[in-house]
Amino acid sequence: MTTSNRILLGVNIDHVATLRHARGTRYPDPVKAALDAEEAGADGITVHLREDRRHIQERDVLLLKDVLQTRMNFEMGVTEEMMAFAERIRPAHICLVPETRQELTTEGGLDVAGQEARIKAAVERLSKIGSEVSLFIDADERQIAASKRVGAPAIELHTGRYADAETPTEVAEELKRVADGVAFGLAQGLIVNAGHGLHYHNVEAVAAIKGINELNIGHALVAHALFVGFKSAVSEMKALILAAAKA
Ligand SMILES: CC(=O)[C@@H](O)[C@H](O)COP(=O)(O)O
Ligand SMILES: NCC(=O)COP(=O)(O)O
Repeated sequence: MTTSNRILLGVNIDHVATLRHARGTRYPDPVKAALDAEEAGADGITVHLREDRRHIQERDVLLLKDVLQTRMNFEMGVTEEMMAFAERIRPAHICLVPETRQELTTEGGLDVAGQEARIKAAVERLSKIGSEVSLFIDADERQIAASKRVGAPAIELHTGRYADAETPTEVAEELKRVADGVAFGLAQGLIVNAGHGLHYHNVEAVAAIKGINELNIGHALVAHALFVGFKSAVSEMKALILAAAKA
């Protein structure tokens, strides 16, 4: 996710695996989705190997490591099990995320400021394998400044609050929070990515924020793919974000 002069689309394929997991079948295969996404213009593939293995499995990550033409963004909790697995697969990018067993999805950002020593040690260890480490955090100056202090080159701002905002006022407030976070992160010299809960009707305003390097999008793509196919879902999203970023 090294800074580019155009906005990048990272396609998260977790929820292809959610559908597979619902029936314990071999299909749909997230690896096939990743290859289709790449053909349709994805700049990278994001997978979150959760501790409870509710969607992506080790097998998916190992196969992806061999077949991806772009690059893998491996999302993981800060646990010894995941650190050891990451050291084995050496993904191009690693995003450290908070994880709790019972959550429906990743509900907030990683509390970097509250556990600087632990996150710094993880960033140092994972940087040694050549991965670019990013921290999935709320758009909050305290967390962004802490991310810089622990030595992460990149952050991903959690856009869930923006996506969940209901009134126009709330939407505007949350969008401003994200835009301010992007500006603050860039001023700190960080690569700034964003994602979570973005879909075809809310993505443009985020893509239009100057300086965002990459948007990671998954759930909405998989949902739209049911109706138009995975390649079309990805290419439609890519066209939307490129147009919004240029405007
Ligand atoms: C960290 C993040 O935002 C994504 O990994 C997302 O969380 C994937 O979906 P689930 O949270 O539903 O596993
Ligand atoms: N890090 C966010 C991500 O990968 C995608 O989140 P979502 O679009 O599935 O909500």
